Amino acid sequence: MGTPVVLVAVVLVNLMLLGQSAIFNRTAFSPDFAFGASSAAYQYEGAAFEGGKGPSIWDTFTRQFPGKILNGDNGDVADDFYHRYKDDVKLMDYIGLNAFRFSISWPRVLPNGKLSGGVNKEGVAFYNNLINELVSKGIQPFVTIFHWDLPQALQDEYGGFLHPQILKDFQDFAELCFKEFGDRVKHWITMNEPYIFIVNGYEMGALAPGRCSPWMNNSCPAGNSATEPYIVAHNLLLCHALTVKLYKQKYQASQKGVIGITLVSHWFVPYTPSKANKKAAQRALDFMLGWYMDPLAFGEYPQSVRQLVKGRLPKFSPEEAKLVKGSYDFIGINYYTSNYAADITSPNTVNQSPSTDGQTNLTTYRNGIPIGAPSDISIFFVYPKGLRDLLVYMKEKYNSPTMYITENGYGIADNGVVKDGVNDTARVSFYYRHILAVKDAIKKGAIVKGFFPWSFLDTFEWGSGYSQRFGIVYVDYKNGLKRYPKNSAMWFKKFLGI
Ligand SMILES: N=C(Cc1ccccc1)N[C@@H]1O[C@H](CO[C@@H]2OC[C@@H](O)[C@H](O)[C@H]2O)[C@@H](O)[C@H](O)[C@H]1O
Repeated sequence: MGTPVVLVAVVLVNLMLLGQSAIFNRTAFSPDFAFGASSAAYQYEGAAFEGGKGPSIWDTFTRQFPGKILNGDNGDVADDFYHRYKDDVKLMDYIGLNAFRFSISWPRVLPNGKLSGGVNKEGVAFYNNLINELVSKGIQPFVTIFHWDLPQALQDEYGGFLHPQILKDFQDFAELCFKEFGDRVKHWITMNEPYIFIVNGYEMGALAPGRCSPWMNNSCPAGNSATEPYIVAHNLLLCHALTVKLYKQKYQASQKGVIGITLVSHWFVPYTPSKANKKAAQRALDFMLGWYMDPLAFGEYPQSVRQLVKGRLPKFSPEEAKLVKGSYDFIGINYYTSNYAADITSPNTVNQSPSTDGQTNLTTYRNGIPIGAPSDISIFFVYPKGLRDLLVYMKEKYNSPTMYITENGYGIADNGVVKDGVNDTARVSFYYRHILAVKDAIKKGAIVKGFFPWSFLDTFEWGSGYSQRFGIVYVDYKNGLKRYPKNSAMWFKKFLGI
């Protein structure tokens, strides 16, 4: 009597998940493939008013609108990475990471936002010490220049990214980073997820700087959800492109690093295989990814965006188009989940904003069935195929850019019990399946050179405060911020161990 096939399959899957070092491990990727983890300054550092740091729009937003952050949480202390980074780097080394992505707090190095306001040497010293610690362990620093924490001084002086003055101040901040850290930092990311920063900060008003139209009914003191998202996106793209030009003209030859941008996108599956819904899925990609990737690759916004946004969409001058087109050595991709996309035939002419301009109805269920396993995060469903398909789409549509998966993660609702939080089997399965999806995409010709879980530590999760844990390392907020490697960290240690 042979062993039932299903039993063999279950055993094989468990072997793969628990001990698959013999089946699928880092040797499936090239030796120079970066296996890191990602973080961001405002979410990790704490020391929000220490070491000479000036206020960011997030320090202000969490105080001005505590109701917009669950439990009125903020990043005043966060994971106290500012004081604990040496032990955290030791933990990265123990797990076997060969890269770590972090961002520079703009107001920590330029408290008043501008060079003319003075450089905070304590802030520069913190990042030099962090970089030196990483490099001493053979961990490559991947540095995000802007991860949403704009100096409040620039928001106050001229409205931040709504004003063209930001172009010069962004470049000055970036150049300070190149000068101070560029001898050891060889991977620069100009900014993180302009899409999320804009949709939450200027359309919905849910996150800093909290601007939106009155009809959004989100208690925004000011804003215009129909026009400001497109103005800010245009200025962010110009900030990015000018910074890349600066790096390539003044620093790349001597420092020999590479520079890119991190974009987030869902994958979109037509709700039905109808022509209208297939076009809707493409429009959804155009409005989330193409809004930024098309200018970067082609020097122009997607045709669907231009057709549907019309006069509310800024135009690239010939000089701007030339500046933006091709302004990257690599593209960082952040992927969390996928949606179904269905066509909306009647255009929304009242209360317009990016989320309705695309005329798509995005859902996560079809005929009562979820697109993938639900998670504790209401908007995130587990759909690894979406990552593979997104990477292949990037290859085919945008002429095979070099890519890094700069964020991919699985959130679990916090129940405050350490042993429960550490036992994150669902996250192990998530990462196993998504790293396999990256391998599949590479087999299909996508050029992917790294994978960075979001996140190394449990951390401040913006509007969700500390209620959602994404780390592969548990942080006990009730007991001195003590760190505990989770099962997922130990899985990575086994996966990375050669
Ligand atoms: N794409 C995201 C996720 C997101 C979704 C809605 C609102 C904000 C952020 N951004 C990345 O996801 C990470 C996880 O984001 C969480 O996703 C679930 C939300 O409920 C939570 O508020 C957000 O922090 C962030 O911590 C990173 O800073 C960011 O680069």
